[in-house]
Amino acid sequence: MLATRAPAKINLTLHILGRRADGYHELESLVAFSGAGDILRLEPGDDLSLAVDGPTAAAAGPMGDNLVLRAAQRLAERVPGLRLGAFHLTKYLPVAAGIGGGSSDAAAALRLLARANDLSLDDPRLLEAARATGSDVPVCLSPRARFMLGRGETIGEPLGLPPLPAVLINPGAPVETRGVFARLGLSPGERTGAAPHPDITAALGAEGIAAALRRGRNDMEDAACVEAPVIVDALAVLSAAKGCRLARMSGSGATCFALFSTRHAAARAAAVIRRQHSGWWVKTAALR
Ligand SMILES: C[C@](O)(CO)[C@H](O)COP(=O)(O)OP(=O)(O)OC[C@H]1O[C@@H](n2ccc(N)nc2=O)[C@H](O)[C@@H]1O
Ligand SMILES: Nc1ncnc2c1ncn2[C@@H]1O[C@H](COP(=O)(O)OP(=O)(O)OP(=O)(O)O)[C@@H](O)[C@H]1O
Repeated sequence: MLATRAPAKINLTLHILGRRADGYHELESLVAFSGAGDILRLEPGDDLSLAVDGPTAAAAGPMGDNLVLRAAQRLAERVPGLRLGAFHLTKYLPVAAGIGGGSSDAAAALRLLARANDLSLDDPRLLEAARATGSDVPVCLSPRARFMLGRGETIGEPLGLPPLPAVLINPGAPVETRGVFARLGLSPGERTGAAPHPDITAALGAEGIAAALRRGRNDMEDAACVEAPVIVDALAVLSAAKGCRLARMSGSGATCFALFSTRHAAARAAAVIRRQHSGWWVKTAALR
């Protein structure tokens, strides 16, 4: 039995540069990952199957539409004789939450299939299968902080950032990615003229990175707040937390994150928020 984690993807920044002729939006996004997330296991074999359990399994939708199966099929189309097998997904991450749970599960499936078939993680067919599965899947293939460009198909080198102490909160409203993009109101071919992305390097250190990130944005935040007004509350709660260095939404929402100087400050803030909002999903993380 092979196993891997599928961590949450956090868009530390999400700049929308425009809308391409093919309808997809062109992004510049610095992405980082939590430690914890879903767990995916694979018993290698001839036939492809999937079982899903865990606290958020029901929300993940019909099994046949699961991105784990889609990713496996996209790789099988590209690798003749690919050995498949029985996947078992234990789902912990909130669904339709802006943290790429399904995309991270799909990327995890590709990593496990690579191991089962002695394929290198650098095999270009893995990246092609990831691109064909969804926009967020390529960046999740090797989950380390890096830039994501284009519609998500172009991935930068890992930045080797120091772990960033954070709190993630999801206020419980599922948000459909497509609807938030549509609400931006960009026409195919239109550019936004967005301000350039701040330089981010490991040499800045955790405090310097938080300061530089404050000069960046999530360009989907306003549109997502119209779709799910509770995001405004989530951002206010994080901004008011003692020691918060930056509070921002991830992806198309509704999950928001805050950065802190220390793990201790993050843990303290998470405990306070949990007490005040018992229905919210609240996690500490060291984003990297
Ligand atoms: C918002 C982000 O989470 C930021 O990381 C991603 O761009 C979304 O990635 P994703 O959920 O994997 O997106 P996909 O499943 O490929 O696409 C869902 C829908 O979002 C829109 N979409 C997605 C990505 C992108 N760069 N431009 C878009 O306009 C398209 O309408 C598409 O039909
Ligand atoms: N393994 C999976 N886990 C969660 N959702 C899945 C999975 N496979 C397919 N889906 C479908 O994908 C949709 C989006 O779920 P997901 O949790 O990946 O969204 P998200 O966090 O907003 O993603 P992103 O940040 O990439 O836009 C769900 O509504 C669900 O029907």
